[in-house]
Amino acid sequence: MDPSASSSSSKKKPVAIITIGMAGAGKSTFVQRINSYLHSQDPPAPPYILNLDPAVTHVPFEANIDIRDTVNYPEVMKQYNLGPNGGILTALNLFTTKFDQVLGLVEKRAEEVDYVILDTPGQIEIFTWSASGAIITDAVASSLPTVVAYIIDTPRTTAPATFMSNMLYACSILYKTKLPFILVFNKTDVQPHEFALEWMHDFELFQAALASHSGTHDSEGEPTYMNSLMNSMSLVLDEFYKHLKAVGVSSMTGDGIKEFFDAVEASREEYEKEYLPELERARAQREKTLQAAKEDSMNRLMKDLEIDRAKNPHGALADRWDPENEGEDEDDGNINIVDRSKSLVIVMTPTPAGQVSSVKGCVPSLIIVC
Ligand SMILES: Nc1nc2c(ncn2[C@@H]2O[C@H](COP(=O)(O)OP(=O)(O)OP(=O)(O)O)[C@@H](O)[C@H]2O)c(=O)[nH]1
Repeated sequence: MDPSASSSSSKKKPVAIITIGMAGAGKSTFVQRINSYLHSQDPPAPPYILNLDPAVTHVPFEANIDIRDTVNYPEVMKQYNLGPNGGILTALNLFTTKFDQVLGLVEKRAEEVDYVILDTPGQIEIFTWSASGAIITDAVASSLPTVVAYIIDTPRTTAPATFMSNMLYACSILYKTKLPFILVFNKTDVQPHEFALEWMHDFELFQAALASHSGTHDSEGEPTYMNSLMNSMSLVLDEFYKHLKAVGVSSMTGDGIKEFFDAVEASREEYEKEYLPELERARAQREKTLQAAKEDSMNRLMKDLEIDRAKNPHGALADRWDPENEGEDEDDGNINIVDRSKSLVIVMTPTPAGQVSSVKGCVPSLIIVC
């Protein structure tokens, strides 16, 4: 399907594409490729792009929102005494505390764009166990139809063990986010991806590849522990593969990008049919629980007040709301994230080491006028 087709009078919501993948899999190159594909449509459909990698030195596309404008990554490493990986994770955690502002900006542009694309750091653990990954995916998915594009370095996945390890990561992200999921076998100009599709559709083929791979049998010809483990895992993953769409692309040549967008459109339907009703059910349940908790604490408060007033009628007279004092205590030390193309960007850096436990420990340290 032509991606620009969605720019009709009854404008559909844009689809958010969250690219996730191991370091070097080609996420940024892929984002640039889909960006240029969308620009080349008739009429051009430029996407809204977010760069969430604080450590990247060069991005091949022009990001509308760039985490590097907000969080000073080298400073975070220094202040928290962290290495590169911990620094990226902490920088993203800091940024996540302002993600409501990011979403506000994205929502403002929702009428004008068909796609919102997120490029993420190669630290895949962000999406398997860190809080910020879950906050980002949940926040985006509660506002827009969302799909995860899991980018795989195909030439580096030809060994059955590496393939399996990559699939396990993908599996844990799928079950954590529960979002429509596309496996994007990248770099097909170097290594076609058909072998991977065969392994996914027929686990016996995968087991045969595993058996013929060196190092899978011990000196007595018995399968090694790893071999047996992977054999069993391939049966488990068989179920997981049924929930996936897989496409082969070359971010270098542009091959397969149209098929990728076909998969994105199919994922939009999946989001609307499966994810959205589940999200609304969870929201309604949360609302109900919250309301019940509020009523319960209000009842208890009223009871306590009645007892207090009965015991201390003089104190009760002084217990009155004074409109004159309203708003005096408000602490509005806001740090704003803004669209790069619009005006002002404020950079957050932590206050001296040891004093920071949340974003309140951050102070605006640099103002850039774009
Ligand atoms: N041949 C070929 N090379 C590619 C392709 N896509 C990306 N590359 C190369 O793979 C390398 C890594 O690409 P990046 O886009 O930086 O990968 P990344 O996943 O964003 O990396 P991190 O930011 O470290 O997570 C670069 O040298 C790219 O030129 C492709 O489709 N074909």
